Amino acid sequence: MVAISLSPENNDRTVFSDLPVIDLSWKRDKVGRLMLKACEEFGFFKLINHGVPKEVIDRVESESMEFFARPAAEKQRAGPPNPLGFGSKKIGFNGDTGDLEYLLLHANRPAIYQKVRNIGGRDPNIFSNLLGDYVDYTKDLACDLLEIMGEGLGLEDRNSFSKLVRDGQSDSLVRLNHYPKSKEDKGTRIGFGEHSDPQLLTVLRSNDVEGLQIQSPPSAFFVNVGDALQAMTNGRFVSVRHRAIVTAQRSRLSMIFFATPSLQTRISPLSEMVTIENP
Ligand SMILES: O=C(O)CCC(=O)C(=O)O
Ligand SMILES: [Fe+2]
Repeated sequence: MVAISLSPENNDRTVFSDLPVIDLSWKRDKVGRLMLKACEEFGFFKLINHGVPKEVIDRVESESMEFFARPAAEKQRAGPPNPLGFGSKKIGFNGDTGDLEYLLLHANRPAIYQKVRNIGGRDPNIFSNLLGDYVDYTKDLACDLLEIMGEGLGLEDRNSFSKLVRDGQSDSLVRLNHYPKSKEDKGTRIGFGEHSDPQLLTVLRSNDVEGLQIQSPPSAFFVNVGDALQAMTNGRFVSVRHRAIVTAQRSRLSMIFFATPSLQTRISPLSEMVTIENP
């Protein structure tokens, strides 16, 4: 693991050096081997040749920017974030704050439409359908990755993780984070404070403005292990703390799919992950 400290004094933009890159066009066994290693050693990797069409990503990005550019009163019609909806500054119930605004929605078309239709303005179907497409692609991608991981771990049912996400009751989420550009140079600010993600797997893509404290080409996705996957693999995969900072003179946008089991799922180590060496 090459993570460096996330203390507030440490404002380096790169928290990881040598973050593994996984190229989905490689042969499956190579992908599986290297992904497993990345999840065990880093809990994070960059994903290229992921198959999510560039047009889909670009269109969601531009519609999302258009959404965040609207007056606050319009955006608030998708909220309040209880916890789903439009929110600003307040990240969670425990008082965490950040220099961002966000839209957090259940990752399925009816739930997206239900919140987005209230915003008004241009045809809400456009934004809603685009977000729906993005969710379909990133959900499929997350499930493929979870299946490759299941295979790599030698699970009897390689779908042990992905079936929790494909379940109709899955609590998967889509989150758009918008970090507005600084009006003046206020130096580095915390956009999204240090945390680990509670879900199974996170698939994040951001525009070309740096901020997540890991560097990557803008066409790549960041994928990270969440707390639930750490628990189900009995600690073999690591869920790593991360944060986003705001330094740029341009707005930053990240678009995230959180692959999540249903709220009824009991999260505990898979029996195959409990061994004499790793009790
Ligand atoms: O917006 C980002 O780059 C990071 C946000 C994040 O870590 C999260 O929403 O869980
Ligand atoms: Fe996160």
